Amino acid sequence: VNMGTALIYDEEMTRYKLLWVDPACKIEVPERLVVSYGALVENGLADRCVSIPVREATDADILLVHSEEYLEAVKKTPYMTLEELKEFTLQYGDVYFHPNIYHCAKLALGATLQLVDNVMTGKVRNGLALVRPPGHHSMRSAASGFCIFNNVAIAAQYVKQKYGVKRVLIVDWDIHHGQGVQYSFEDDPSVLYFSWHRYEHQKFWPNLRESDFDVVGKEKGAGSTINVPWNKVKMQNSDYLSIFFHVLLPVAYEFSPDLVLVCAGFDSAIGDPEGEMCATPDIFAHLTHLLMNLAGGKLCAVLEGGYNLKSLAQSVCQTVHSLLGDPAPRPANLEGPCNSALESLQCVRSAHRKYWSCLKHAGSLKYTLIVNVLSFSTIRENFIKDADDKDAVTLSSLIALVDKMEKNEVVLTRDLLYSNLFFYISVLSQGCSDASGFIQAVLGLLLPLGYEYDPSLVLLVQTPGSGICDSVWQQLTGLLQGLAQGHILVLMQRTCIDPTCSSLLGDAAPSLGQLHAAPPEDVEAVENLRQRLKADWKLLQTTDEPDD
Ligand SMILES: NCCCNCCCCCS
Ligand SMILES: [Zn+2]
Repeated sequence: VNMGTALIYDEEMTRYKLLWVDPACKIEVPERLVVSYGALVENGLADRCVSIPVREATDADILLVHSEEYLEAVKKTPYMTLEELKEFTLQYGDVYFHPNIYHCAKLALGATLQLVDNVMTGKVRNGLALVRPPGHHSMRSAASGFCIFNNVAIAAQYVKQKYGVKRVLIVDWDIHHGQGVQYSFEDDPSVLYFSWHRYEHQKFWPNLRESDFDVVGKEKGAGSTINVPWNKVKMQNSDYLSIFFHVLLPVAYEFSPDLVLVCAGFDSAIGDPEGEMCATPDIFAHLTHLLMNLAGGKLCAVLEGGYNLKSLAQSVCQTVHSLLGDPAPRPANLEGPCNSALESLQCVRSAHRKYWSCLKHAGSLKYTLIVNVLSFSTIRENFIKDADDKDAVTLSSLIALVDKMEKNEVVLTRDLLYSNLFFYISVLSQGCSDASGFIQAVLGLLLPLGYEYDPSLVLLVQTPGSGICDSVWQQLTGLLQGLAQGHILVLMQRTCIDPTCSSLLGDAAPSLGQLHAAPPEDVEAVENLRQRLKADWKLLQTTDEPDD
């Protein structure tokens, strides 16, 4: 059942701004919230959300991450003169203070905690906190990068303490490295921090060595920090999706979080002066959708950066559309990751190979993933001779088609593809009852293929006796709704009706629990098929060696 999407916003958070000249800070303006909230209202999205009031964070909330000295110092800022504020600001980097910023920082944190409370108590399924000042750069005893209190880091500690949450996933899709979050959890295996960020071999702010791919966490936390450096600008949708398919999602499903927190910065979108990337706002509909079947759908997105007012507003709307369960727009002209992205992808995967079984490859072939791709014209010619309306592909003809297609195995190659085709997937598995192997096949093979095909319809067929359990089937049905604007047709046996219908109605799939290593033969099956197919399908690539 879908308990709805929370939207947490208060215009008080627009009431602070830069009071002096500082080129590094002039982009962080109140209008960021005004245009974001305004766009949600204009697009009728605000009305579809559950409006939850903000609250002021308490000292106890703040002290979950920050030191008493730091809090005491910040408490003095409302009473400072302009000169004293300037002086106080000098000790930190790329941040500014204002008489009202402490109040707004408490509201931003309070808004975040209201969101996690309402999600954790089941009042809503997911939500967005539209806040400023942002949080992911602030550290235990220092403000940084426009951030005063680390909203998301505090939220993670808060839910562990208040709700006994065992595992929290933090996805930081902001274009800057949230070093404040990383420092809070580097030795904590219960919080998995994922961040991609413009890096340019440490030449981009905050210019930290510890933002690189080989910094993976310390002691017990080894493996629970995932850093993906972008060493070039102009990264596109394909680059972002590749990292999700081949790094974040496999690890996230293996980790199986109880809650997903998103450092939702939109400076990673096209037009942003900081990121200088080329990913379009609609990609955030997909990034959100791809995370929504984790943690039983419990997802809290908290605004971080985003400095191009136009793309910020659009990206915020795309995110809320997905949170509300609206189908994501078809991802236009995906062309596969660029070499720089592939290099980062390869580096991150090898740095984490020893911590996450999903990133290993080994073993021998066990089950066959038969992927049949036929264009409507092929269908008409071969299977639907008698259809009176030549263009009608009726359900009965599809069922007839499916029966016939079960027999032939077609390894897809590019020349098979026409426009307006649909994507027929049948997973024939001799005894592949293993959720882990199957999910890794879905994430590392099926989704990249599907996104690159960009079909107009997905036909999902449950092969009799495929041994796929309900919750895995629901994950598959849920994830595939990111394709074809959610136009999915499922042909199945009676047994699977309920779980399938709940997924088609937009309910989040139940968590699969922590995934152990997939049987080597399953892994090899996917790996072999991926090797065979990746010459034709760029989104399947994970390294820049053509035949790695
Ligand atoms: N060109 C201005 C330099 C700004 N550097 C700090 C950026 C903080 C972003 C927070 S999401
Ligand atoms: Zn940022």
